[in-house]
Amino acid sequence: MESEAIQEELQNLDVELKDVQGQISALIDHQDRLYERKSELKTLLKALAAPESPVASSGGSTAIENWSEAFEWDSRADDVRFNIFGISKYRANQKEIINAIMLGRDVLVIMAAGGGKSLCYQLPAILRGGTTLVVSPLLSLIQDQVMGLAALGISAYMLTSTSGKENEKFVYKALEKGEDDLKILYVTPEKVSKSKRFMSKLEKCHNAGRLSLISIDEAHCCSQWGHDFRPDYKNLSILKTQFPKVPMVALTATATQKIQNDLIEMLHIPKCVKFVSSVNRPNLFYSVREKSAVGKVVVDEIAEFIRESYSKNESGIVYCFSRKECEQIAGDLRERGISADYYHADMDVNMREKVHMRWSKNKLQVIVGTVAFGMGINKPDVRFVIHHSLSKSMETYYQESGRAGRDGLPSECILFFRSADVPRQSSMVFYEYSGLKNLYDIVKYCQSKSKCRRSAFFRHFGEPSQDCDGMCDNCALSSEFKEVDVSDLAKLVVSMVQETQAKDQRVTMLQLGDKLRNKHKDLSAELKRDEIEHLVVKLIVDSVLKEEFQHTPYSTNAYVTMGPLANQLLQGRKTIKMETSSKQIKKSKRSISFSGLELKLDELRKEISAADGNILPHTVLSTQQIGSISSQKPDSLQELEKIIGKLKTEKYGDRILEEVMRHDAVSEHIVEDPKKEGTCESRSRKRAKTQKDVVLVDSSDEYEEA
Ligand SMILES: Nc1ncnc2c1ncn2[C@@H]1O[C@H](COP(=O)(O)OP(=O)(O)OP(=O)(O)O)[C@@H](O)[C@H]1O
Ligand SMILES: [Mg+2]
Repeated sequence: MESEAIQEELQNLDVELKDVQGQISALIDHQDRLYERKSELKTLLKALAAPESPVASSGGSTAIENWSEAFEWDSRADDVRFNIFGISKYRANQKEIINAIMLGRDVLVIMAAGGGKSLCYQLPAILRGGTTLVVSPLLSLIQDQVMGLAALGISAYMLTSTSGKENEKFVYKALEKGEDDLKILYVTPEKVSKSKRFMSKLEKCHNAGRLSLISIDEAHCCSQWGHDFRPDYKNLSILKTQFPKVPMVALTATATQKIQNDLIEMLHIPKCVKFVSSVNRPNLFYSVREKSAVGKVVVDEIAEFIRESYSKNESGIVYCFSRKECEQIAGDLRERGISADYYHADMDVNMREKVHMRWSKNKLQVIVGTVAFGMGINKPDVRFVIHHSLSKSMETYYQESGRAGRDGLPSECILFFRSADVPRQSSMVFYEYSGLKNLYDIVKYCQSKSKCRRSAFFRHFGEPSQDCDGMCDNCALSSEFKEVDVSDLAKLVVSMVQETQAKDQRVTMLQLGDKLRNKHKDLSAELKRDEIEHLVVKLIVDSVLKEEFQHTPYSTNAYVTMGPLANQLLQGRKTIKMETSSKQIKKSKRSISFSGLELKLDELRKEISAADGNILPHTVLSTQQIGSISSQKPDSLQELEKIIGKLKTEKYGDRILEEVMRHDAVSEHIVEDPKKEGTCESRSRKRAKTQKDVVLVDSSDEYEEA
């Protein structure tokens, strides 16, 4: 054998071996996913087989405990809930979780964003006496919570890197001596893992029998499989080791089974009672819109949507892919008359905080952010979350879009999708564990024109499906799509990739589209570039093609190569079908709007917040409370107290009643217009009955033929 031939064969073998290695990695990934799914399905089966206790399960014991029965603290709990927190009734699982904590059990709470996890540990903190320690990952979250609790007259403090000496002295003394009132203490995980001084004071507090509860908020930060992994969270196991008898509650909105198991292990709470609430957010309307290749058109569409649907300064978020894009889009929106500013990790911390604060106080309508604008968002009345670019997974999309409507009122989540955004994301995530698989899952979500958007979340989190009730674009337009067999065109695409590879060349998605249109001129008249890219992406997520990546000094390029199922397609053993939709939602109807009195009360809460400086408007009155006051129009402090509880009535009752009376006096002079919109609450009640009202469309002229 000639040495040249040997060299060549060696080279070929190297390529083949690399390919086999790639396939092995893909198979291992696949095996991992199957194991994970298997475990999710087993849990699902268990949950279905035990309908009498579908929400709570005990990690250790099998005894069925009834967390809803009557307990001696019930009336005290009701009093604190209503008269201090101003909350008229518990939401799903809250009462049971509180009871389990009160009984001294360790508890794991999985509850969707905005489900009301804070109340689950804040209320027992007040009832149990002593001090509750809360570990929370972000300064801004801690500040929000402490500010909110202080406004309710609850003695809450924090120990963070920014705490002043005086504050620190007070807290340490309170922990050690127990003379001063310290109900709830917030710390960052670093305090627990790095400050020996803090841990020794905490120990003294514990030894004196005053450490009553430990709460780990955003507990998914413990897990490497979670999206916000924080190394210091891993060291929190020390808390259970040091204080085994103090009940621990871990709370998160992230639901996968793998993460749940991880948390239980890392926090050392094997016998915890687990409360898993549904991931469903029935008040959120999900939709995907085709994103134009022309940037200006996309911003025009976003600005038009905000102007038409949220003209009264209702809060929103626009998520972008890059820092540069954030700044650009925020500027573009401002040019179009929208009050918007940007937020990303490259900004100075003070600047970032300033933007966040202006937005929290409703002085800024829209934050245009990267994913850096994330976990610290505590604002309950975010009415819309728009994704200008694709998220990197279903899980991150669920988290990001879930920042809308935390107050339970109707809100909208719109994702602008364009196939050309896929390689941008894939070249960022391909090195992450299951990064590409996760990305392709959300791409499938975007490409589907028939499947319920909500059901994609249920599938992802291993939960039985629930009725969407027309609360996503696909359910609202279910009859408007068809499936087209595009196997022949797909074969042309794959052959082209094959030819390129045979010549030892690489091709990007963009180049592939151009090449195809150049070679098959007959096609280019019919097929737009977007459509070819759409097909290429579909072939990638279906494993007919695959993406490969190459680093350059400045970027990572994504190339399209033959995938595991390419030959099946070329040999006619696989067909490719694309979904097309003949109609598109053109514009949306705003889902809630404030009536006259609601607007006045909204102004009042902003005024009180501005005068105080330390209270956010939604802490003064929530949007729901504004709705209730407007529909019930209380005419005395006693009546008002029945709606918002004692504390808020004492603090703001006179001013609220003044607004109600003034509004009543004015409206007596106005002849009622029967077409005038009802109050926010009456409208949301109506929506609750016929959820389809919120569906962005109520007459066919709001659709446009594609
Ligand atoms: N039972 C209830 N009735 C009405 N509003 C409630 C109730 N419980 C909590 N809320 C309100 O819901 C909003 C969200 O609550 P909270 O901040 O506790 O959510 P969360 O579950 O911690 O969400 P996240 O995962 O985003 O942190 C808050 O404004 C809170 O006051
Ligand atoms: Mg929370």
